[in-house]
Amino acid sequence: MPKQEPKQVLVTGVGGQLGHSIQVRANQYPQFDFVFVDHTEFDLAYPNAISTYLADKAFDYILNCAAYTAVDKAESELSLVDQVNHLAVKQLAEWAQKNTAYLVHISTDYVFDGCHYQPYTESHPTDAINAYGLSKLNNENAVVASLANATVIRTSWVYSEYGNNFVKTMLRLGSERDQLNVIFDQIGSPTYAGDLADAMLTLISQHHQGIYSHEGCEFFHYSNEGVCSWYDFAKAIFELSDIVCDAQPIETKDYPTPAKRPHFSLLNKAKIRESLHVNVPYWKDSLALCLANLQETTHG
Ligand SMILES: NC(=O)C1=CN([C@@H]2O[C@H](COP(=O)(O)OP(=O)(O)OC[C@H]3O[C@@H](n4cnc5c(N)ncnc54)[C@H](OP(=O)(O)O)[C@@H]3O)[C@@H](O)[C@H]2O)C=CC1
Ligand SMILES: Cc1cn([C@H]2C[C@H](O)[C@@H](COP(=O)(O)OP(=O)(O)O[C@H]3O[C@@H](C)C(=O)[C@@H](O)[C@H]3O)O2)c(=O)[nH]c1=O
Ligand SMILES: [Mg+2]
Repeated sequence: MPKQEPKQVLVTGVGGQLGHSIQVRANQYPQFDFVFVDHTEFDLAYPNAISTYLADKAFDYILNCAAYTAVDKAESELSLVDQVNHLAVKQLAEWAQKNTAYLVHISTDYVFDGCHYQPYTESHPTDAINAYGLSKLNNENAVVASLANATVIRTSWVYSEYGNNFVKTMLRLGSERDQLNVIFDQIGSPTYAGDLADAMLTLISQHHQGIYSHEGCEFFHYSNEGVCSWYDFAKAIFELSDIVCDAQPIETKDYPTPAKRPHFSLLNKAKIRESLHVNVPYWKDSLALCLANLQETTHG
């Protein structure tokens, strides 16, 4: 049998947590030729820049990891958020549909209102809780409407060794302060970006092999396994890093922010586990791994 040419994969947002986590794993996938683009090479704020960039390209897969993720700032930058998180994704999905490329797009727990009491399944009715969540909900709908062959993976509380995230904020604040107030009445599951990157790469590998296929757009939920509040998460970060900082549990009403956050954002991962047999590690195991990697880069 003739050797197949590697499939071309565009990965946006390589400067961010997820994009970078995919980049560090890319050499494990020789069946793919990856093109990684950051904000400067591929600016989702400019529709013309997107179409100019894509005009002469022949990607087989697009992993869209770029997004406007500043949740509080989003409340006052509505048109930029809509452009980057919604209209640009619509454009990518329409390009994918026209060029028979497969799109993998990432959405969020913030498309739900957080008032449910059982882990959200993919078919649960959406009701975005804030401006960022609404822009992600609009992009989900745009991906579906484009009729592109696509997967939307909703995830939550993403952290990694790279970029900005709750873990790195806690490591910094925990070393500066003796005491820190952290919300305990918002519960969900953290997601190590490395685990999500593995799941996405597994998905496109299985698609490439013909093991996984479907019509139109399919939704999945992916986060780490188990459940915690932000307070529990902070406590675990301090314990696993030997940081002496007294975390105090506080209620949402005592931590006012421009954007509303959900009280409950647990995602049910049964569908992705059963469809793709992906690994869904327990949140504390992945946290320990990420903290060890961070230690190694700081001291190694
Ligand atoms: N972080 C989280 O907790 C969660 C994230 N998600 C989703 O997961 C995906 C990955 O998130 P994550 O890696 O954490 O996000 P990051 O904020 O770490 O990375 C986002 C990337 O998008 C880039 N970006 C922002 N604006 C533009 C733009 N106008 N044009 C091109 N690139 C741009 C950023 O570049 P620069 O830094 O230069 O601005 C950054 O590299 C996103 O879709 C996000 O919405 C879902 C749930 C939770
Ligand atoms: C820094 C800090 C935060 N908090 C609270 C505020 C908030 O409710 C929670 C987490 O803070 P963050 O700023 O990380 O929250 P936020 O940026 O809203 O995190 C979200 O980002 C987007 C992109 C998503 O898609 C979501 O899944 C989620 O991860 O912790 C404290 O209680 N004490 C503190 O000292
Ligand atoms: Mg944030």
